[in-house]
Amino acid sequence: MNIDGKQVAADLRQSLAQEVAELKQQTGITPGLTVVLVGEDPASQVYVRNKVKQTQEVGMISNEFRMAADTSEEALLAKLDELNNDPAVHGILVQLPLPKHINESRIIESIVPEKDVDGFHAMNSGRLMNGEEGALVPCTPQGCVILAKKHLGDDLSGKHAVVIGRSNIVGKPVAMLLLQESCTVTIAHSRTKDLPALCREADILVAAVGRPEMVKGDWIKPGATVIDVGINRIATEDSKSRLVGDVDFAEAEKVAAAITPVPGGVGPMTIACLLKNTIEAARRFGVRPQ
Ligand SMILES: NC(=O)C1=CN([C@@H]2O[C@H](COP(=O)(O)OP(=O)(O)OC[C@H]3O[C@@H](n4cnc5c(N)ncnc54)[C@H](OP(=O)(O)O)[C@@H]3O)[C@@H](O)[C@H]2O)C=CC1
Ligand SMILES: Nc1nc(=O)c2c([nH]1)NC[C@@H]1CN(c3ccc(C(=O)N[C@@H](CCC(=O)O)C(=O)O)cc3)C=[N+]21
Repeated sequence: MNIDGKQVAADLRQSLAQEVAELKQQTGITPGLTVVLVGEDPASQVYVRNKVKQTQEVGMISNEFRMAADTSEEALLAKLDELNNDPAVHGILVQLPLPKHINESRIIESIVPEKDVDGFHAMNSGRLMNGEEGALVPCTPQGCVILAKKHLGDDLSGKHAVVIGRSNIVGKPVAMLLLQESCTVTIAHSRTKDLPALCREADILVAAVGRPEMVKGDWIKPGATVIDVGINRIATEDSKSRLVGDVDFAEAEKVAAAITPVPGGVGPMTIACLLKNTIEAARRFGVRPQ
């Protein structure tokens, strides 16, 4: 069975539009999201365009700042300082990866945690890790758990979840969320021994690797739930390109009970959860307009 992330995301956005309307009516606050894009990476530009469009569709304010690829770290920090202090901005997202000469963690830590709608700031990841309330939770991991629950229901307790990938953006936070759901969690990475055998133990398999179609059908336990986070653009014979995940979909769908497609799986959920976090930030920390 396919888990239709595009549809789940559309449903979520519809309820978010309702929340935005209510927040506006009750407080006069319109949630505002600002995306900062440094450089000209074409893939990043597509995401940014989608984000802007969907932000506006749910009735939120969307702003976008493009800065040249050779922008200095100081200039970016100055921009972020301005956004940190702008009461109309409730969420700030700096598109990653950043150019090599910019220290990514310095940039992430310079965003005030209250506006860190990516959930990447140490304050938010620390709160997530400690199980404290009030964390802004990373968007892609939230999307993964929502989609897993769509198939398995709300109770994931006792399931063995195997997460391939240990990045701060996806692997580690999705493992933390699944742990919070009382899954038994194994985190695999490039040094893991006999990855196929480990994956075959998984009731829930999350692939966040960045290697096109690496996970094969015979790595999957029959009846498992597969969440494919990978977004890989590969060349096709007609010299065009198409998107594939980290899982060999054609093989995997024959073995898994449920699987998220690429495109149309986790990707659209990431953006919907970003809007959700921004509304949350506006509700908690938004200042009434004078
Ligand atoms: N759908 C969405 O919304 C999003 C999708 N993505 C996509 O998800 C994928 C992962 O992204 P991200 O976490 O940022 O990527 P990173 O490159 O930061 O991390 C990749 C992880 O995969 C591990 N890995 C690499 N090769 C292997 C291998 N052969 N076997 C086992 N593990 C391996 C690495 O291990 P090690 O640590 O040992 O190097 C690393 O932990 C990408 O395709 C990205 O485009 C990302 C963000 C959002
Ligand atoms: N600070 C930061 N936060 C991020 O959340 C972040 C980031 N940087 N850098 C890049 C990655 C990647 N990412 C995606 C979001 C949506 C889709 C998405 O909507 N994908 C569509 C297809 C889009 C297409 O056709 O290209 C889909 O899967 O159906 C994909 C990838 C967010 N990321």
